[in-house]
Amino acid sequence: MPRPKQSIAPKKVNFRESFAALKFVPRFFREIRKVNPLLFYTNLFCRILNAILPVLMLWVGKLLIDEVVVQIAAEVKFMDRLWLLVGAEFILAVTSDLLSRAISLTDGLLGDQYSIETSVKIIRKTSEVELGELEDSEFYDKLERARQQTTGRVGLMSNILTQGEDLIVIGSLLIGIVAFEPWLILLLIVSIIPTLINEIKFSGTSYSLARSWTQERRELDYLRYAGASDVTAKEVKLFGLSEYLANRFKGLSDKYYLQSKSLAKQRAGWGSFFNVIGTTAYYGAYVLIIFRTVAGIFSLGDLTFLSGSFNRLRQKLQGFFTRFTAITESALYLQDYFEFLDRTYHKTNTEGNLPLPKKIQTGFTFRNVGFKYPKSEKWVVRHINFELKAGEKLAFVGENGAGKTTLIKLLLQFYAPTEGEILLDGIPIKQYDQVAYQQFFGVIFQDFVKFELTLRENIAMGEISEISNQPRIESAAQKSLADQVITELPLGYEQQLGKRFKQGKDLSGGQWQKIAIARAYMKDAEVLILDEPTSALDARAETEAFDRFIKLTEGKTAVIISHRFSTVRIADRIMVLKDGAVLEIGTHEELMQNKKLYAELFNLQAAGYK
Ligand SMILES: Nc1ncnc2c1ncn2[C@@H]1O[C@H](COP(=O)(O)OP(=O)(O)OP(=O)(O)O)[C@@H](O)[C@H]1O
Repeated sequence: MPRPKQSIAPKKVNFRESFAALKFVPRFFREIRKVNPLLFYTNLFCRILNAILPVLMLWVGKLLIDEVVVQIAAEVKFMDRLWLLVGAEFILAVTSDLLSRAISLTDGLLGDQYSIETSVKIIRKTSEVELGELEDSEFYDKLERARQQTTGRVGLMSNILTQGEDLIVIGSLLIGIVAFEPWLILLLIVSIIPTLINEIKFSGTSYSLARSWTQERRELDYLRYAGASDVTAKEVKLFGLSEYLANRFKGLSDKYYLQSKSLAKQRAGWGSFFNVIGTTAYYGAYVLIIFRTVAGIFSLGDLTFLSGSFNRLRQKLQGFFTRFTAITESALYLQDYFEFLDRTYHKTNTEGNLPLPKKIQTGFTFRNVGFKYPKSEKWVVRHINFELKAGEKLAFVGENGAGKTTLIKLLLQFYAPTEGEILLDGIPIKQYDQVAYQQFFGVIFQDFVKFELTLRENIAMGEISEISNQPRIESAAQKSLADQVITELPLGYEQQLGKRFKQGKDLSGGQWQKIAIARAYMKDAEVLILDEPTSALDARAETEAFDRFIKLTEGKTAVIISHRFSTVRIADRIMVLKDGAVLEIGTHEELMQNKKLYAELFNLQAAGYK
């Protein structure tokens, strides 16, 4: 059953909140300027020039008409001034066109560069986030909103700059109007107030709707992916899931559509109503200007200048207020983005600054360790006591969900134990520098990543600074048996892997696994952890991989998680976990004599092979 939605009705963001978000705008511009100062200042310069053109064009237009009227009445015609004015208007028109193009070009280029910059920042920031937060859905919502900055902010930049440009246009047109007929300003205010009311009324509503739908949008993205991707295609076809997924997508999208439709309708309805009032005021002004012209107070040129200026001014003011709403809404997203960047993500370990020992002396000790995942009341593991001795190969076994991977996450300081502590050479691990501590480990997780990059990159990920060290990459590949995979690939180490890209070659599960294991060998780590690293290997490859692993990592400390007892038995000791507790620990022989779960499961598997 789909989970209940709490966030479908939009939470209203009020006008004050919208305004508060504007405080991020200066920082936003500082960042844009930093991205490319030359483009930024060119853009500003063009906009300032472009802003004074409208009033100049209207003024030249007025002079032109007055001159035409003079020349119509004159007996002897002097056309020089007329042609001069036509020429001036032509130059202004061409300049305006060129400036507009330069503005949109620099807008686009700056926007592209800024979105690259923000994407890079988000990727970097995400790496600072603790695993616990990454696994939390609220965090994902925040990340999703921050990610929207990368594409949506180009519009915000140009909107704000256009706003500044329009302010200059408005100022210059106002001066022109006031000089002729101050009364027109009153009518102008009347024509513009309706737009202002409309914008205040709807400010923040689209953002509120979008924000309250973050979770659902993530679900929609997921359903789109599940219904139309190469990864899911096999099962979707086989189980005939397409219709089900499409309907689920449609059901949820329709709800969103209905809400945005109702908002858009309200906005359009009120907008039209207020617009009629505004247009009426404009025609009032027009009538006033016509009366004055007929009475001989204004010339024909004045009439065109004033009516043109008034209309322009009204449009510019309307645009100014409408854009203001768009800006405040976008600024709210900006707030999400900067808050994401500024937040210092909760660290499991903040006090640690001890340097790591060069070589492990005694090993790791789990002392009465218990753990509950954040926001969960359930003890996943509890009262865990054991030692992982220096140089020892320790295997974890236990049924699904027994807590094996969780113990690894605790050992790696991805999470801090809820109770008890973990020690390295007698010192609590949280006292060590966390980054250096995590560098101590070479880990291949059960759900290791299949990077859709080249094979070289996939192996070098274990120690990315050594990506050009061919002998080291080859040696890692040889140790993990990945070299057999490479010989079959036409482009060898430069082969693009995966199906996503052109010339990409997909590998079998076992082949991917061999490459992932090569990553562990690539890193000359003190402690190696292999969490079911060979589950996709065939029996022969698995035995070979483990025999090699034991030989090649002699003297190194290692933890191996596996469900295959034939593999597990080569470890120095085996720890059996059941329901989050240590049931037994010892060598294969000791546990067989114990005749408890290990012996039972071992015999069960052995019987299966007979
Ligand atoms: N991020 C998480 N948040 C909440 N609970 C989790 C999380 N990860 C795992 N669990 C729960 O913790 C328990 C132990 O999971 P863990 O992955 O440690 O088991 P495991 O022994 O490695 O299992 P398997 O053999 O299936 O890999 C499970 O009940 C699981 O549902």
